[in-house]
Amino acid sequence: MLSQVQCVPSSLCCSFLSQLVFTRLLSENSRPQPSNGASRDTEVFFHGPVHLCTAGVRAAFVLSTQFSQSGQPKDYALPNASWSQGMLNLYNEFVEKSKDGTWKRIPSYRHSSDSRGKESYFLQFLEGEKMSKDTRLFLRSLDEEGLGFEYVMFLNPSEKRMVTVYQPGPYLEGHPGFAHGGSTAAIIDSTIGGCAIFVAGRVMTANLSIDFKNPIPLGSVVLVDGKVNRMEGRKVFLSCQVWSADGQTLHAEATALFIQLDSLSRR
Ligand SMILES: CCCCCCCCCC(=O)SCCNC(=O)CCNC(=O)[C@H](O)C(C)(C)COP(=O)(O)OP(=O)(O)OC[C@H]1O[C@@H](n2cnc3c(N)ncnc32)[C@H](O)[C@@H]1OP(=O)(O)O
Repeated sequence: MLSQVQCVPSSLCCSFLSQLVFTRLLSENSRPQPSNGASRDTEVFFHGPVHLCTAGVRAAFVLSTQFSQSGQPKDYALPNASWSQGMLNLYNEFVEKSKDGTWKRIPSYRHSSDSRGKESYFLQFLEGEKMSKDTRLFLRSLDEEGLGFEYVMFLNPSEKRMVTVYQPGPYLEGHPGFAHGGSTAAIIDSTIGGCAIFVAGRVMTANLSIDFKNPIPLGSVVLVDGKVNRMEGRKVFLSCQVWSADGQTLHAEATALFIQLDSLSRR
């Protein structure tokens, strides 16, 4: 938070701070709440005093949240003000588990090209590809924290398993107060996709089959737990379960087939 403030020109600081206040207000309201809570969040965002902020302030805010103080692309798989206590608890649990190397936190950027030149499991996927600076990764496409996909992935290489700690925000609404099934499919696809990339390099989803068991409340925290079950030639078979943070509710179960590619350039 401090580094964000320091990146903003001082003349914009007052308005920027008010933006921060309301972003924080929004995120406070995004904490786990009754099923109709999400529409209240949306209303606060659109009709509250944030509306008064100028485009310049918004641009400064956006810039300040996309780059770290060093000018390097921002790693979004780190705590921000929108993360609920439940999200922080699970994040800290996996950070603790990562200390002996069993698990590894996967950095996450807004653009594919941001991963270049960094330690990344996905460099092998990116190597040699032409990438545009104009694109944005789907799950990192919103500017404000907490509105869409808030998540951090942890890889367990020996188990060929990826776990995503995930908090869906109010812009992912399907039925009132609950995450849209397509957003759940996206986080599942990305979780097992990351796992498949780690095991098999360049892959694409050929098939994804999901049983939606219980709706996911917006602002709640879930664990997306995926793993590679087996490989047959170019075919990578995976499964995934989405659990509530307390492990009491199974939200979704999925199986998937990813196909190993020789090259993406032929597409
Ligand atoms: C940390 C963040 C990580 C981010 C990860 C992001 C993950 C995002 C992943 C995606 O969302 S990818 C986007 C969605 N997927 C696509 O757009 C893929 C579109 N489909 C294709 O491009 C091609 O169909 C595909 C690459 C999947 C396969 O084409 P190929 O020509 O390479 O394979 P081919 O058709 O020869 O099939 C190879 C084998 O797979 C089998 N196969 C292919 N598609 C299948 C299918 N749908 N169901 C069952 N089997 C299938 C096929 O029968 C065959 O089996 P055998 O080897 O036993 O003969």
